[in-house]
Amino acid sequence: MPRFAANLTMLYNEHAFLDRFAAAAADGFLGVEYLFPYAFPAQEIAARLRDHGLQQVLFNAPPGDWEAGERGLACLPGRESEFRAGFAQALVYAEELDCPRIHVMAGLAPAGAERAALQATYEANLAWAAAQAQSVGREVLIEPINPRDIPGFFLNRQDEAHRTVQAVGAPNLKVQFDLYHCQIVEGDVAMKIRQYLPTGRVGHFQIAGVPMRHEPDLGELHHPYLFDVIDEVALASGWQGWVGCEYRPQRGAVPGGTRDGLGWMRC
Ligand SMILES: O=C(O)C(=O)[C@H](O)CO
Ligand SMILES: [Mg+2]
Repeated sequence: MPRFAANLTMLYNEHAFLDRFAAAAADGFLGVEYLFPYAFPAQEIAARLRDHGLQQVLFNAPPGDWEAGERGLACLPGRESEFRAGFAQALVYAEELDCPRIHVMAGLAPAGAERAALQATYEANLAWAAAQAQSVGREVLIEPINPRDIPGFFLNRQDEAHRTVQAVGAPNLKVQFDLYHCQIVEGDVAMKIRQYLPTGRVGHFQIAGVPMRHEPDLGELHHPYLFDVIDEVALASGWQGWVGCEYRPQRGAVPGGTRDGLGWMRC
């Protein structure tokens, strides 16, 4: 089986954020990820990781004004200095949390903007971020996201993400391969794992049941088969990353619900 990390933004919502670390460790997780740590002092989160023997495997750089609907700044001309300041803050947290990967969200394509101009800004920002991250031994990840969950999101497809990584050409810029988004946008998920994992450009996986984003054993994707494919290709290619469990537990509507829905992990 792959190594699974609990996404603490979506799992364990029956607990306050800082208590989700203990809950994930109690269920056997060794790694955690989440979207944003910035509402809490990094030292406080680091203490939770230490106390519960957890590894921080991923979090996101600041996305702009999330409450106002922004979903990243990386492709937005004119927002470069805000992008850089946010990424610098992410690096400070990554140091304190000993986290090897930072996810940079692309952002929403502004209505009427020329795609080529957005792509040029995206690549320039990613090149800058990758250079900053390289100097302190961290990876930058980009993630294609389906346009139903985030209408207007700039990056939707795996091939576009891989082309961007190749165009930037930084060894520590990689793709966050979320199988949930891939199934919704393009399908053929197992073959895409076989296509992309051996390239060395996949930095992380994430999973959820499709289409409702509940537990992986609910919905149209057969995860036991996909886990076997990941294991097989990882073994052949030497890949040693994590699979983030980024779903909203359906059984989480009741106290203890996340744990009740973890049966899929033991199949
Ligand atoms: O939504 C996802 O799939 C993510 O991984 C992002 O980090 C947040 O949008
Ligand atoms: Mg994801």
